[in-house]
Amino acid sequence: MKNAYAPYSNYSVGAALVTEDDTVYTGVNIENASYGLTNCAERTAIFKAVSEGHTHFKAILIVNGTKEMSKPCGACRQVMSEFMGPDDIVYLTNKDNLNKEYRFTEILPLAFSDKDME
Ligand SMILES: O=c1ccn([C@H]2C[C@H](O)[C@@H](CO)O2)c(=O)[nH]1
Ligand SMILES: [Zn+2]
Repeated sequence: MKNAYAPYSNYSVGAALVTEDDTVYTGVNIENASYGLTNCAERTAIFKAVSEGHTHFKAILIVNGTKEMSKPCGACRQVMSEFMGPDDIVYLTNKDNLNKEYRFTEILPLAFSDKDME
């Protein structure tokens, strides 16, 4: 989270995921003067992992520097659904390490997937 590049929102986010073979990848949010090009911390971690050959994650943790629990945006939930199963774990935390634990399907019920196109 200390490496977040968030000069526009001043809202720093960090993410850490664990792959099936217990490799950890971290990510931070990376903002842009053209706001829509911002990449969230979760997607940074996911894209780092996928680009190194990992496409199944058993858990992801998201942390931010406020007292409010982190909540991944809709775009990140959809990207997570590509690489996480319904029972994989999502830890949502805050600056005080409040740790709320969810199954993936709880944070994205009715996810659209490749199965919908068969
Ligand atoms: O779960 C979240 C929510 C927001 N952000 C980032 C995007 C942007 O840089 C800033 C404000 O939306 O926080 C994340 O990285 N992850
Ligand atoms: Zn997001």
